[in-house]
Amino acid sequence: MTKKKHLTQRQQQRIADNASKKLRVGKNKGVETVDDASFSAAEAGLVISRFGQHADVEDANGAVTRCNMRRSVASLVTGDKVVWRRALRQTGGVDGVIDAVEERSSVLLRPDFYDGLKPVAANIDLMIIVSAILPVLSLNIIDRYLVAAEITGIKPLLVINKTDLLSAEQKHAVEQQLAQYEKLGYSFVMVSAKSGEGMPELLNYLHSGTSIFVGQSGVGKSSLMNSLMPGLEAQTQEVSQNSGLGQHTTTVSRLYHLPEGGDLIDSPGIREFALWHLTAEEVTRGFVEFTPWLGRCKFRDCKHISDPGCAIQHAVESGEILHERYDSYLKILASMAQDKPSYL
Ligand SMILES: Nc1nc2c(ncn2[C@@H]2O[C@H](COP(=O)(O)OP(=O)(O)OP(=O)(O)O)[C@@H](O)[C@H]2O)c(=O)[nH]1
Ligand SMILES: [Zn+2]
Repeated sequence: MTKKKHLTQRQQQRIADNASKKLRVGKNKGVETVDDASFSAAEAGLVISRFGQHADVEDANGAVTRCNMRRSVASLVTGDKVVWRRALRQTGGVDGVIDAVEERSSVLLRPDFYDGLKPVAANIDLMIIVSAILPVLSLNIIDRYLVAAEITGIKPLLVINKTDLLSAEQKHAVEQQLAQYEKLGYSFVMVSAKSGEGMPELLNYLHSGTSIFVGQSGVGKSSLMNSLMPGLEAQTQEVSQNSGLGQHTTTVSRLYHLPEGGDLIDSPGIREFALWHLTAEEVTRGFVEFTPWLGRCKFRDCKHISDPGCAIQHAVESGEILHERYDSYLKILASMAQDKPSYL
């Protein structure tokens, strides 16, 4: 198994400090009794997967231990960096306890019917936005994910899958459309999970950091991941068998190490992740090319829709902002106004 990243000493100290702080709070409130004698010294770990009240934590050597969580750990997801301890005696298949979670560099949230917004994965460096061209390439959906990437601070990469289904002319037309995104600073890769075309180029983006595949159902996310990690399906099955949690495991997020380096989070629920929880102001910020014009509208509360003296609309008219992107912006705002997930 590939070696995982280590926390720096300073990071470890910080989380250990937070952990003891949190434990003290817990004690004072009488929330839980901390039985330190039952556990080894605190160490840094990486959450590979979370199942209900349990999580699988990987240590610095790549070994995975199933842990309970202190009640003071309010939120824990795949990709979280934690401070944990090994149990000195095994109890019911659980071999450790998670004391504290390090501050996240990024987090992906999804709307949950019962819980409102729910984090699903943390510390992601690259959001791989997968689209397929047939029947049509939806630039509007790409724009929605790009807004999400901008707002979460995760670098996006546009991946167009199923190039094997395209004629040379069709491919060229798509490349021209995507060249517009390149001008905005977004890279793209054309691939085929089926023929293998473009896969080495895609792999180059995955070598460092943690990546996640997002995109609508059927665009080929699973096919791409399986082609990058031939053992993925087998590993997924292994998890279901070991955990004994039945059907739940199939919807659980999980972190994998790529053979060539870099980590991949597979999160089946992530395609539902949408923009409906964003404010109009955040959507505006999510369109990077609007930035130079913001603050230049006649009215301070300009919605950039049909307001007079709007600098954004002016930039669209003069060709400095693409019509297509502005239309996408309007569409996203309109779908949000209906108070429903924008992917519906
Ligand atoms: N022709 C062609 N078909 C592909 C390619 N990649 C995936 N497919 C097919 O597209 C369909 C959907 O692929 P999946 O990998 O299941 O798509 P997904 O994005 O994971 O879908 P969900 O699991 O529903 O989110 C399957 O029938 C695949 O065989 C490709 O590069 N070329
Ligand atoms: Zn405006």
